[in-house]
Amino acid sequence: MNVRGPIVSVGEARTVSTSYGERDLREVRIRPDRGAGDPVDVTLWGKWTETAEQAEPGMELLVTDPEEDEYRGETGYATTDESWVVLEPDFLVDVTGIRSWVQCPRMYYLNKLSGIPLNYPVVKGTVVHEVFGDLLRGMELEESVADRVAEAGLELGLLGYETAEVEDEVRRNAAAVEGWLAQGTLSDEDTWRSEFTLISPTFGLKGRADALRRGTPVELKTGKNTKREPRFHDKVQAACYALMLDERGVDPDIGTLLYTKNTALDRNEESGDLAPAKEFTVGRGFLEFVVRERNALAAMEWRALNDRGERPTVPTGYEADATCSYCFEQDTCMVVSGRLDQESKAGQVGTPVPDGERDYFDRFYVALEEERRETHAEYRKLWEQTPEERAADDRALIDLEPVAQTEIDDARWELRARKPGDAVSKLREGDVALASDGDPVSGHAELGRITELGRDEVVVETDEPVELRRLDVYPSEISVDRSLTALHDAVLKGEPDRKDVLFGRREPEFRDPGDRPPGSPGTDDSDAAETDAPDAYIDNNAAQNEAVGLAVDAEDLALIHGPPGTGKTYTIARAIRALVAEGNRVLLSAFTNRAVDNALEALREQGFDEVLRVGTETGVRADMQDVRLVQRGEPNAKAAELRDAPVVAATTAACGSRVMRECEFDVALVDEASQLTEPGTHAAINLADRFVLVGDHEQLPPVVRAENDLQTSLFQRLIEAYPEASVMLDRQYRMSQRIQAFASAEFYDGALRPATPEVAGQTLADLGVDPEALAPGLTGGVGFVDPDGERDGNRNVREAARVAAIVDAYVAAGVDLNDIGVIAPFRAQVAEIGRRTDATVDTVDRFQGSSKEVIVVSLVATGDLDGPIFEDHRRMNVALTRAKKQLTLVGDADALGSEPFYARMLDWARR
Ligand SMILES: Nc1ncnc2c1ncn2[C@@H]1O[C@H](COP(=O)(O)OP(=O)(O)OP(=O)(O)O)[C@@H](O)[C@H]1O
Repeated sequence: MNVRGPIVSVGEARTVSTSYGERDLREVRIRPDRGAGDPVDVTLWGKWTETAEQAEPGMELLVTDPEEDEYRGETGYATTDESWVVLEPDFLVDVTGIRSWVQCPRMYYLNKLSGIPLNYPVVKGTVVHEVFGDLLRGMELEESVADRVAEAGLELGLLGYETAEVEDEVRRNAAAVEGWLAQGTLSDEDTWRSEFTLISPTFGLKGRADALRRGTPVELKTGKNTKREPRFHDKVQAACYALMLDERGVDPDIGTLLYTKNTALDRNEESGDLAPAKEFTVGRGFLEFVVRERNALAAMEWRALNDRGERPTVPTGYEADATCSYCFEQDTCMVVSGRLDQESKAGQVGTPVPDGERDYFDRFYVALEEERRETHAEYRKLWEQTPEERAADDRALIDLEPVAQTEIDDARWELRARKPGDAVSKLREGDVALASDGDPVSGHAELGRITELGRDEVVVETDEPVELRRLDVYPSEISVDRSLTALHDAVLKGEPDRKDVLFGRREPEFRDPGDRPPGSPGTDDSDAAETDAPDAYIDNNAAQNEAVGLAVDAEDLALIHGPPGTGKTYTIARAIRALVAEGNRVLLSAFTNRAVDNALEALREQGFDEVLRVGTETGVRADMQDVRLVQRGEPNAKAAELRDAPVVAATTAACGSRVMRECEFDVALVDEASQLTEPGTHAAINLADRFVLVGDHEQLPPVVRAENDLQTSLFQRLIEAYPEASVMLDRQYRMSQRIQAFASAEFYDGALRPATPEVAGQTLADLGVDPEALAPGLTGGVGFVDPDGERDGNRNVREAARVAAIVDAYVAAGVDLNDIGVIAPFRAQVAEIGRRTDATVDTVDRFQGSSKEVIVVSLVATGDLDGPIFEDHRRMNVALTRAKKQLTLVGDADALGSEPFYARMLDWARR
């Protein structure tokens, strides 16, 4: 039994005499049942009073196995010897976070801000860990070392290391592992698991244990330790895994730390205990200590958001008794403290950034931490929802039937399972997901990448085999982590000149077009007739030409506003060529892989091929694999490939990686910038001297879970602040006149026009279709059909059937099935329609950036307008601007008539 609820009040600390002697206690009043129950007192005894000290009204408290007592007619609870006391159990702390917190709470904070840098110990550590996993899986040492070092080729090259020296060092480290594995104590009965993903709902912990041996945690450390005991913070880490295993019913009594450098030490020079493996007893007292530390961390994070006063609470270092002068992070600590004017035990150096920047930093720090909490709420659904609820919520594929487990190269596994035919979810090919035997929290689960997701089968690649019965969306915090780092880099490390513009202290500046290098468009004046500079970068579209000019002349930034189909991609490609021609090294980035690859395709079409694509094999489109940077290889060659490429292309998420953070560019050109948060945009533009953002703030905004400043893109903020630094592309190459009219009037002040008469006048007849063969409402460019359906939850079955019938009618009339797209606001409706047609059916968000000859939109709503597509008119803008020749809306006229915007839309569709 547990008692749990938000804290109402925290009593004073008291000491009482008991039959065990003097004991401390502290009473905490909570409202059980998540705040719904009547308040009860929970007495925390002994050392748990330290957790009570951290507690504040509003925080959530969980006490397991309490004793129930009756006092003056009121039921109360008290901790027992078996109890665990957990503050804010919903806040999932990463095990590595607790490890650094125990060293020094401020180090935990600094690690959050600065991310994992590219340095040799980090890269070597990763390689040794990989080799460790290989050895556990039975691979031969030499083969594994050669393979894993080659895999790290790019990173090693950037750090200036040669293969042979690294192999040598890794081999010596791995020898420790091998020797230990070969010890007589290990028999065939020793059950081994490498890389074990653990999540703990009770303790609010998550992490990946390096290995489990007979159910006990083993952690690998690539450093040395010549003492007999493992290092304290290493023990803390192993103890965290022990706690999580304990929750699963395993009771690990020992933990093992493997210090691989010990075997590489020179025995003549080093004294002490050189044995690499150090075991320790995982006692109850130590585990309780770890839980209390986790509680202190969670309490600090709670205060940062809920009780922050003028500025969010961050650790100062005074919380612990660590000595700053021994700390590797002392310098960073002082710089961060100095720049942000934070109190810190290490002291401060440097001048604080201006108030406006500090406020900005605080605001986004809090916004990102709020986003982290929303991500934790996603994790929680893994155990709070039943499998059926999760499937209904599109977050899992359940009832999978394992078909095959095949060991593929480099000791990875390919898991294949049959899936129920009509199962849908948010999962997509290329996603990292949680593959499990049916229970992702207490059963066997592995993180893996989805390599195939067909109608009937799903294929996942993992490090270890699992009976694939369920596949869950795995909510990753990586985007929050990388955004924090990008924010830190932008504010603390950013050039003052750049920040003057970002923070409104100076207008962006542009070079005079006349000062462009000789031979460039726009430099050819009358008395320099000998130069034969062309008149324009793009000679058939004035706005596009102006946009390219703005991009090449920008001394700080340029903003290209591109409504649907206006040739953003075409313009980007032209701008990149012009920038490279002037000798610039360019970073091409975008929110999605698709947009990055589209821009590369446009560059190719314009005859430019000197590009390097950074991304994972599954993320990059097949036709761009030939320019993809493969990380494996000879270090120098790999590093040169990245350093020398005139154009490097990567998603903004990839720009936050430790490899990309090492790169420098003259110009960053970022597409889909209106879908990026401010920190998400910084991740790309931090890497360059100047930047060009391309987007449309009248289409989809950034996708975030929390409702805060992250919802407005940097693109939007800058275009509102500096309209003169922007150009709007006003000729569209996609829609007929009739289709574009509504969007143009509603979203672009009527400024959007068809680029050519052909674009304006296109009709279904151009596809060889006889409009007479189609019912009225399905022709004429734009049409509306009311099927008299009934919304039921997020679907409308009757409407779905009608949409499928409409698709059939277009096909019967001669439209190619591939030329038809169906858009619905909810995935449930997408599934409902998908069951009835082979046409592409998807949500608005998935359709942004693409187009079809014919689009049918299923609006689902009846009675009133409710749902994401209606809340934000920008979503509707996207839905209405995907069609080239025919757009057919299917919905309930009464519901649409109930809101002025939709009433206007209805009038237009029926005209
Ligand atoms: N100046 C131009 N001259 C001729 N064709 C052009 C020009 N600009 C764009 N196009 C063509 O118009 C079409 C749409 O252009 P593009 O794909 O660049 O649009 P986009 O704005 O990126 O679209 P989306 O709204 O989907 O992002 C393409 O086929 C492209 O080749």
